[in-house]
Amino acid sequence: MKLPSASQMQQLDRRASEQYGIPTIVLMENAGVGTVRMALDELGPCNNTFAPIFVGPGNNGGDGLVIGRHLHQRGCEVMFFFLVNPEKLSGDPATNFKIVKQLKLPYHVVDTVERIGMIPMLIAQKESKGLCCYAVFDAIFGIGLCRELSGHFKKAVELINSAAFKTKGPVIAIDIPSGLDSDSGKTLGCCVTADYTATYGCAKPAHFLHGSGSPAGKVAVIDIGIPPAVVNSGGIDTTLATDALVKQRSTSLHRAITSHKGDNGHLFILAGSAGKSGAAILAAKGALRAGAGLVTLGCPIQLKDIFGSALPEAMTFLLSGSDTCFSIDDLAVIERELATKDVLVVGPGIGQDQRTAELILTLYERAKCPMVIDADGLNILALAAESLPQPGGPRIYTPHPGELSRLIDMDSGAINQDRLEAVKLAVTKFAGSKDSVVVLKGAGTLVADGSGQRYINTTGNPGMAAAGMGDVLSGIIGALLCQGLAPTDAALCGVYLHGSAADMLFAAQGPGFFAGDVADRIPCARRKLLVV
Ligand SMILES: NC(=O)C1=CN([C@@H]2O[C@H](COP(=O)(O)OP(=O)(O)OC[C@H]3O[C@@H](n4cnc5c(N)ncnc54)[C@H](O)[C@@H]3O)[C@@H](O)[C@H]2O)[C@@H](O)CC1
Ligand SMILES: [K+]
Repeated sequence: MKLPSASQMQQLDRRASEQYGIPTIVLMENAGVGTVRMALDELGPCNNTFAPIFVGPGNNGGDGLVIGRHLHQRGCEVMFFFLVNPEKLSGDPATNFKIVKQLKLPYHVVDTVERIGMIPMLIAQKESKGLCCYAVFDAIFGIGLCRELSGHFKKAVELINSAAFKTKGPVIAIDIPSGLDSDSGKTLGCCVTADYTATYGCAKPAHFLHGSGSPAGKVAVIDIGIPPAVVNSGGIDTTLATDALVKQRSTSLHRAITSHKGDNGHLFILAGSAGKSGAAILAAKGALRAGAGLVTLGCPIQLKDIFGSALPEAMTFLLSGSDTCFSIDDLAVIERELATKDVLVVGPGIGQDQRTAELILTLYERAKCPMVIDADGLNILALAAESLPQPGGPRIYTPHPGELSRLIDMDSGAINQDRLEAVKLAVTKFAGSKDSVVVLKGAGTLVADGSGQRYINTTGNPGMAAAGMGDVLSGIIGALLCQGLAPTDAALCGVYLHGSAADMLFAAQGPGFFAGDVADRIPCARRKLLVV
C-alpha cells in the first residue's frame, strides 16, 4: 500500500480532476458516502441517534458536510459545529454548505474559545431527548494542516479528547486526525485521538508512524474514484509493510522438500563480550529460529564455556586475538572463516575496545558478503564517521534513534519528530551505496534503502521494549539474507516477522516476555506468513 505525502496526495487529487475530468466535488461526495458506509459497517445503523460533526475551514470540513447529509438521510440527528464562519467557506465546501442550508440541517458557529465551551451543553440537550451519540466526527483539518493548532481550534481538539467526551461515542477522524502532520506524524500543538480514521484515496504515512499507539485508531482507506493509473504513476516512495507485501517479498523462503542445511546458508556472528555474552546467544537463537542452515559464533577465549553450552545448535569458532573481546589480531582467521560463510552479523554486545573497533572497521571495508551491523558495531562506525571507508559489500544498519543520532549527528528528539526524513537522511548521508539498507527501530519500525524506497512496518507492540530484542532482530535479518533474500527484503521481512512473533506473545500474555521468547515464536510467525 503506497503512502503519499500531503503534496503527492494533493497532486493525485488534482490529476484525477484535471487529467481525467473527475470533478473535485464528486471526489468529496465519494469520500463522504464511503465514510458513512464504513461507519455503518463498523457501528451499525444510525437512526435515532445524534452525531456531532466538527467542521474546519477547508475541504476536510467539506467532507464533514457530506457525511452529515448522508447520516441525516439515514435518520441520524446531525449537529454541525463550524469552527469558522460557514458563509466564508469557498469552493466545494461552500457548495455543500448551501445544500445543508437548503435541507435546514441545524448548525452552530463555534469560532471562539468561549463558544467551544458551549458545545457540551448543546450536546446535553440532545441527550435529554433520550438520543445516544452515534459517533463524533472530526472534520477540522486534513492534509492541508500547515501550522500549530491554537485558540479555539486547539480547544475543540482538547474537547474531543476529553474524558467526558470519550464516553459519548467513538471518534471518527476524517482523512487524518486533526493536528497530526500527514508526512511526519508529528503532533502540531495537539491532535485528535481517534477510534477510526476514514482516509481518502490512499492512507498517509502519519497513520502508521506511531505503530500500535497510533492516534488514527483503525484506518479504513475509502476509494474515492482516483484512477489507479494516477496513484501508480505518482512517484510515491513510501510503502506500508502489509501482510500481503511481506508475503510477496518472502516467497523464495518456501522450503523444498529436499532442502538440506547447506541450502539455507551459513551465518557468522561476531557478538558478545565479557558480561554481555547473552547478546551473542540471542542473535544466534534469532538466526536459527529464522531458518539459517548453520550458525557459527566467533568466540573470545573467556566466553568459550558460555558460548559452548548455551545453545548447542550453534557452532563456535575460537578467536584468540584477545581473551575478552574481538580484536584486530583476529582479522586473518576471521577472513579465512568468512570465505565459507554467506553473511556476517556484527555488533550486539561487542563493546568499543580500540582493538574491536579496528577489526569491525576493517571488516566493514573488506568483507564482500552482506553484513548486518547493530549496537556497538554502529557506535564504532559513528566514532569513525569522518573517515569511514566505502563498504566492501551490502550493509544493513539497524539503529534505534539513539544510535542513529550518533551516526548522522542529529539530535534524537529531532529524529523522533520526523523519523521518515531521518531514515532517508541516514541512507543517503551515511550508507551511501545502492546495496545499503537502514532499519530505524521503534514503534512503526522503518526500513529505507539506497534506491530511495521507504517502508513502515505494521507489526510489533510495547512489550518489545525489553533487553535483547535488537540482538534477536539482527540474527533474524542475517538468517533471511543467508536464505537468499535481497538486503531490502531481508530487512523488511525480518522486522515484520520479529514484530509478528512478539504480537503473538503480547496477545497471549501482555508485556513481560523475553527476547528469547520472541525468537522461539519466529517459526510460528513464519508459518503464518508462508504456510510452510
Ligand atoms: N482536493 C480534493 O480533491 C479532495 C480533498 N479531500 C479532503 O480535503 C482535505 C484537504 O483539504 P484542504 O487542502 O482544503 O486542507 P484542510 O481541509 O486540511 O484545511 C486547510 C485549511 O486550514 C487552514 N489551516 C491549516 N492549518 C491551520 C491551523 N493550524 N489553524 C488554523 N487554520 C489552519 C488553511 O489555511 C486552510 O484554509 C483532505 O484531507 C481531504 O479530507 C477529500 O474531499 C477528497 C477530495
Ligand atoms: K480530520
